[in-house]
Order: sequence, then structure tokens, then C-alpha cells
Amino acid sequence: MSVTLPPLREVIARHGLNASKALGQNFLFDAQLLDRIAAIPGDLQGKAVLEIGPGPGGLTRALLKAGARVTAIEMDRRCLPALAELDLAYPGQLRVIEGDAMRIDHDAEMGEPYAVVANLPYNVGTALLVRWLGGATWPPRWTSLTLMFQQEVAQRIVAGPGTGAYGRLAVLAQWRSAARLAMKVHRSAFTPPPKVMSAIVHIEPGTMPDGVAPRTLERVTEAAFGQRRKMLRQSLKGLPGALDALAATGIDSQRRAETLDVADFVAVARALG
Ligand SMILES: C[S@@+](CC[C@H](N)C(=O)[O-])C[C@H]1O[C@@H](n2cnc3c(N)ncnc32)[C@H](O)[C@@H]1O
Repeated sequence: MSVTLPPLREVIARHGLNASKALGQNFLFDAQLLDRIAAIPGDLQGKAVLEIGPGPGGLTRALLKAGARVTAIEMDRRCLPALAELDLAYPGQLRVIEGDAMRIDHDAEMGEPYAVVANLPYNVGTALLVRWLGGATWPPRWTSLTLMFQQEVAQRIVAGPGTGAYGRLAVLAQWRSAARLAMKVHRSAFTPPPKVMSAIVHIEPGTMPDGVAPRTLERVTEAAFGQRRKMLRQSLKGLPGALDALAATGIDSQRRAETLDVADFVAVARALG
């Protein structure tokens, strides 16, 4: 469907949407860039998409144009009239929920499998990521996560062993999911530009390894990376049974956390029970 919409800058001026620092608002206006972001999850024609933080609706436009059925959660009520205009342009494709995405049950709101797409403030994005990845039931209802982060955080999500960026977030994102860096986004693409570069991470759920409780794995990585410079025999000392579990998996206790790959952590958590 070809729809002509006013330029985003005009929409922002008309609705007085000066960017709020408190809400972490850095808007994207470049339609081509937004189309490329909306293409990361694959063909969205007729698919359910949960967008968090649509703001004035730049990314929302691209998602609607790609044929997605979008549910958008936005806590800044100033943005609602601008989003209502998109609802008129794409009838029946957009549902807007005013509220804090941290306090909303996404699965219940969506009621069907859905792809998540979001350009969020850094702290909210990380908190939601941990929630999406840490769910007790697996596979999750979301089919993919396409999320903008500060580049440094994106690198921590996709990092491999032996790098400074590798840590708890990498293990969480990779032990039962596949995470990749999908696109780097220059700070100048945002209005106002943030201080640092950004990058988009794309995550798809994988198979959950047998016999591993998410909470146990979390406790192991928390202890191991809590003292990442120390040998495991020191950093895991405080976690009951962890040193025995390490011995049972045949991992040398003189190694440091960042030398273990994700499968090693999974093996230790499994042995810990
Ligand atoms: C970085 S801006 C991105 C706006 C737009 N998606 C874009 O790409 O131009 C982040 C948006 O998330 C919204 N936001 C911040 N915290 C939120 C939360 N907890 N729940 C829902 N929306 C939130 C802000 O109001 C803002 O509109």
C-alpha cells in the first residue's frame, strides 16, 4: 500500500514533541534507515509486531509499511496524537497502548506469537532484554527481538569468550538464543544525537539445553563474572556446590570466567543441578 505521510520533523513540530531527556528520547527521521531496520526481522507482512517506545512513530511507519500488525507501547502521552495519524493512514494495522512497557504483560497483550522491535533508552532496553531472555518458559512467545542499544552494550550481548565485552549478558543472550549484531547506527542519525554510537542487535530463540535451570545458570555467571579477574576456584567459592560442579565437568579451576564458552557455563549449571 502506498501512503503519503507528512515528514516526521513536521509532525514533531506540529505536536510540540521536543525530545525529553528524562524519557531518553532520540528520534530517527531517515525513512531509508528506518526501512532497513524494519527489514531486519524478515518479512513482516501480516505478522504481529510489538514496538516499544514508538515516540512520534518513525519506526512505526516503516513497520506498518512492511505490512506488520503493530502494537505499540509508549509512555509519553504527548506522542499519542501523532500515532493516531498513523492509525488513520494504515487502518486496522496499529494499536497503541499508553503506558510503561516495564509494567505491561506483553504476552497477554499480544495473545499470539510476535516479533519485538524497539529503539529504547539504554536502561529500559537492557532491563526488558533481561526479562525477555530470562523467562521461565521456553521457547518464549516472542519470535525475535530487534533492539537498538548503545554500541558498547550491543557488543556485550553478542560477545564471544576471551574478550573484555564477554560476560553475564553474553551468556544470557546466547545460551538458548542466537544473537547477532545486525546494524551499526551512527549517532548523527538521531535527533538530538546521543553522545555514543548505537547498534541494533537481532536475537532469535533457540533450543533450551536439557537439565539447566535458568536461575542456576544466572547464579553461576553472576559469581564467575562478579570477580572476573580471579580464577574460578576463587570466584565460585561462595556458591555452594559450584566447585564440585566445575570438577565434574572437567574444567580447570585455575581458569578465569572469560575463558569459558557458553556451553561450559551451561555444563557447570547442569552439574550444579
Ligand atoms: C529513543 S526514543 C525512540 C523513538 C522512536 N521509536 C524512534 O526510533 O525515533 C525512545 C522512546 O521510548 C519511550 N519510552 C521510554 N521509556 C519507556 C517505557 N518504559 N515504556 C514505553 N515507552 C518508553 C520514549 O518516550 C521514546 O518515545
